[in-house]
Amino acid sequence: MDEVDGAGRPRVIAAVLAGGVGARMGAGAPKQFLPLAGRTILEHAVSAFEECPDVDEIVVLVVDGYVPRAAELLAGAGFAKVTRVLAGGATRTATSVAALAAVSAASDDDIVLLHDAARPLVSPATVSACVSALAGANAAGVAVPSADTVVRVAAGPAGEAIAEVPARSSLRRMQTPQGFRLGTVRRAYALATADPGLVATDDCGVVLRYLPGEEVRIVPGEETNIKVTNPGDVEVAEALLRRSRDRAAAGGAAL
Ligand SMILES: Nc1ccn([C@@H]2O[C@H](COP(=O)(O)OP(=O)(O)OP(=O)(O)O)[C@@H](O)[C@H]2O)c(=O)n1
Ligand SMILES: C[C@](O)(CO)[C@H](O)COP(=O)(O)O
Repeated sequence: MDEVDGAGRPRVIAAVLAGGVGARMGAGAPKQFLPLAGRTILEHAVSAFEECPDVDEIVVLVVDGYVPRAAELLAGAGFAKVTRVLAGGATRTATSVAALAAVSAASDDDIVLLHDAARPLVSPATVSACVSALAGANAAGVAVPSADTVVRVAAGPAGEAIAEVPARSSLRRMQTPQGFRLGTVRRAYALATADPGLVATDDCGVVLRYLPGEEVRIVPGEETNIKVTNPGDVEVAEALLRRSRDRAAAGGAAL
């Protein structure tokens, strides 16, 4: 196993995926640059990894054309662990591939944590839990149970109809970070990118599909780790942050 500073642990690199244009948000600029309680969404997402003692380095992948703006923003915020700000790809999957290319010098035993910049409320504790899960597995993703019944739909004679109601107790909603031993996620993406039928909405799914023998662990997450996606989500995130700060001020748990 690769060692860092003689500490006997693999190097942990966080890749913050900020390559999306925010079409659903419709803000006129990528949503990761929107303000949220005094700093940008991107800064909030990066700060959880900056504050987590398990993380050694952070790389940030942003929309092509926004690299200088993001680099200036993150430098100004004083994030000491951010080593590179690079262009992402045209899809989230392409940005994950770009993130893996950015960490090509790291060893197969090292760890990469892929995180949505659009999840600004992730906590350092959740990041730590994801890293800890990788002590016993090569892949792990943060997830929460579903409070709603989730159904599979199919085209019916008069529109969409329910085709299946999977047991809710077996369902989880995937969040990020999703963490991997680099050797594992590299192998999975080598197979995935060679597949013309590749369709992926997250990175754990890519590992599960292309390396079916690999155990992908679930790391219990927090409901508050929302993905800022649609108009209105920024206000929800603001309210959650305010509650967290009020609780912290009162000496309670953060989120
Ligand atoms: N080409 C892309 C697309 C998405 N993402 C990132 O993946 C995360 C989840 O994506 P999503 O919420 O869909 O963000 P957008 O793609 O920006 O949103 P939309 O689909 O509404 O355009 C975000 O942090 C987003 O920046 C990325 O790095 N590269
Ligand atoms: C990775 C993810 O956040 C897990 O829930 C989600 O699938 C990203 O989806 P998006 O459409 O790229 O926002």
